[in-house]
Amino acid sequence: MRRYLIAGNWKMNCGPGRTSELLQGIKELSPQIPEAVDVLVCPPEISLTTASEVLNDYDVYLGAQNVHYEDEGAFTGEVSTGMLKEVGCSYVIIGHSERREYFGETDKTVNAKVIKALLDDLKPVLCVGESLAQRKKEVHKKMVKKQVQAALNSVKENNVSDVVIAYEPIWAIGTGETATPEQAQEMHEMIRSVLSELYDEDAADAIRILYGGSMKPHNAEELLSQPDVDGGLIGGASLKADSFTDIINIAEKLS
Ligand SMILES: O=C[C@H](O)COP(=O)(O)O
Repeated sequence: MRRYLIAGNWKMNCGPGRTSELLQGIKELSPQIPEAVDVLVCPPEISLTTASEVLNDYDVYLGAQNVHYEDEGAFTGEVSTGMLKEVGCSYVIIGHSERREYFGETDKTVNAKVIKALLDDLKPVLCVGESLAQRKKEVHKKMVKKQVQAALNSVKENNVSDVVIAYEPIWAIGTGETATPEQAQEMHEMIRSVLSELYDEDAADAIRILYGGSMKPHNAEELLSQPDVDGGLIGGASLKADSFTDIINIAEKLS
C-alpha cells in the first residue's frame, strides 16, 4: 500500500526569513501531520538550514531542489549529497523541467544524480513530463517513457523503492491549466507499466508517482483519487500555508 506524499517545491521563492514564517504557518494550521500522509518541503538551498531548525522534530521531511553527482571539487554554485544530508535533507528533486530547460540538465546528468542520491541515502524525486508540442504531436507517452528509462538506467531493484517519480506535464506547470484526472491517471499508469518492465511487479508497485502541474486545493481531490496518483509535487500552492495544508488534509481524507 503506497502512502501519499505531498511535496512542496518552493522553487526560487523564500529566503530564510520567509521560510521560517511559512513553516511556522504550516505548523500552526497543522500541528499534527496526519499519520497516513508523508509531507515534504523543498526550499531553496540558502534556506535549508533555517528550514531544518524550524522543522526540528516536526514530522515533515526536508528536501533540496537539485544536487551534483560528485562528492566535492571545483563545481562553482553546486552542492553535494553530503552537504544536503548535513543540513537535514532526506529527499532531493532531480531533473525538474525548469532545470532541464534553463540549466542544461540532460537525461544523462539526471541519471548520474539519481544514482548518486540513492548511493548516499537521499531519496530522489525524479521529474518527468512532456511539453505541449510533444502532447500535440502525440509523442508524449514515448517521451516520458524514454525519460523514465534513461533516468533509471543502472538503478538496481533493491533500492528503486526509494525513488519517487513526479509526472509533471510542462504545459500544466504554473499555468493554472491542470491535466484532467483521466490524463494524469493514463500517464501514471503508463509510467508504472514502464517500471514493471524494468523491475519486478512488487518493486514497480511500491514506487510512488506524484502528479505536478497546478495542483490546488480545488482540484487535488479528483487528482489524488486516481489509483496511480500517489501524491503531488506542488509549486504555487505550496507557498501558502493554508493551501498546502488543505491539500495535506485532502490526502488524509482519501487515505
Ligand atoms: O514542481 C512543481 C511543479 O513544477 C508544479 O508547479 P505549480 O504547482 O506551480 O504548477
